Amino acid sequence: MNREYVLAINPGSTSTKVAIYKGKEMIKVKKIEHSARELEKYKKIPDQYDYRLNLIYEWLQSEGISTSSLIAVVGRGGLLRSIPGGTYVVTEKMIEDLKIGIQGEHASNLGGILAKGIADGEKIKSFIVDPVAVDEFEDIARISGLKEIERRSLVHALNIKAVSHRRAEELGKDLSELNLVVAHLGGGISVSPVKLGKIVDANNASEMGPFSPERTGSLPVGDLVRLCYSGKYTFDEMKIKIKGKGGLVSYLGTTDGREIEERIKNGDEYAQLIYSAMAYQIGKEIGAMATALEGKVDNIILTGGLAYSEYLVDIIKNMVGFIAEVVVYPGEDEMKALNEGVLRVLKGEENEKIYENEVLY
Ligand SMILES: Nc1ncnc2c1ncn2[C@@H]1O[C@H](COP(=O)(O)OP(=O)(O)O)[C@@H](O)[C@H]1O
Ligand SMILES: CCCC(=O)OP(=O)(O)O
Repeated sequence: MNREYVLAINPGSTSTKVAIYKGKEMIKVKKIEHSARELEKYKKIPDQYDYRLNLIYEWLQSEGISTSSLIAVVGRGGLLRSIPGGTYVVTEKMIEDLKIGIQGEHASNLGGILAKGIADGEKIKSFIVDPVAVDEFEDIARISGLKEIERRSLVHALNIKAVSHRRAEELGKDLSELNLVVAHLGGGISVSPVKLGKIVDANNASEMGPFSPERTGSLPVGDLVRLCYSGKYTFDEMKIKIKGKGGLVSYLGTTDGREIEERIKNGDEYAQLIYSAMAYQIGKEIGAMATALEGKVDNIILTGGLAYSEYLVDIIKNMVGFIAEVVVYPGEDEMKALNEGVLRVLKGEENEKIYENEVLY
């Protein structure tokens, strides 16, 4: 059988998105949903491997796609050791680090493991593209203010790079000629100055920056320490408060922007205050990242699910419009970005990278 398709796999906290591409064309796509009850059965993220793998095989079968028609498999890359952006071959060393969760647990740690599992059966190559551990920080951005703690680059690199390339194409320029501030506004929020194509700083979507639908972002540090030592919460409970039960859900009991906007329309002033505060914090973070580019910003890009919200976009535009033109790309282009990362390598336009050779630290 002719090998002509790329299978892309994007494991998230509540779903596994899968897609089949022929060249640049998406032939099939599916968001396989996982209930909280199903995922609760697994103690650690890698324990979900067989469960998610079987669902992918079932989907391929239901679509009449044989694995013998695949030319390569690509997964969203996870919390590996810090590495530069690019398309990476999945190696044994990478699998080892993904299984350990070298920089923490994240559903995307399964991306490379699932890709290699399927590819090995066919003796074809597996890849990851621009994982969340992409680190292109300038040294000055790593300094936190306490010697034992370094600021880390944990960022929605895949979508940030994808929308940056999209803007460069629209402007008829090379990304290496542009300075952008990109805000990925999803369940977690990343705000990054993209300087001549590189993500030179970012807030750390898991623990810092603006609060998000399910994360606290940065908190007043003294009060946070006092809460940690109050005896009211365990370490694990505090971790979940910060990532999972923080942000909008902690104030309003929901992560759903549409539901909150309905409440605001119906006169809920508290919902309006909290929702506007999230936009306010996003605006302030964009302003801060614009200063990292010394104000030389060609465009500000808003992307991710929350960028569908005119309510939020209007507040942010009012705050940051004086810096540069604000461009809105709602949703994300992650599946397309995974496929195109592989195509660039298969066509010889870009060299594949080897994880072991690129690790920064
Ligand atoms: N039209 C919309 N208006 C307001 N919020 C929206 C809209 N569409 C999606 N969202 C919100 O976007 C967030 C999810 O964004 P997404 O980029 O899909 O995140 P993730 O991939 O991290 O789950 C949710 O809070 C969701 O409620
Ligand atoms: C760890 C940074 C990337 C991130 O937060 O991804 P999700 O929003 O998919 O959890």
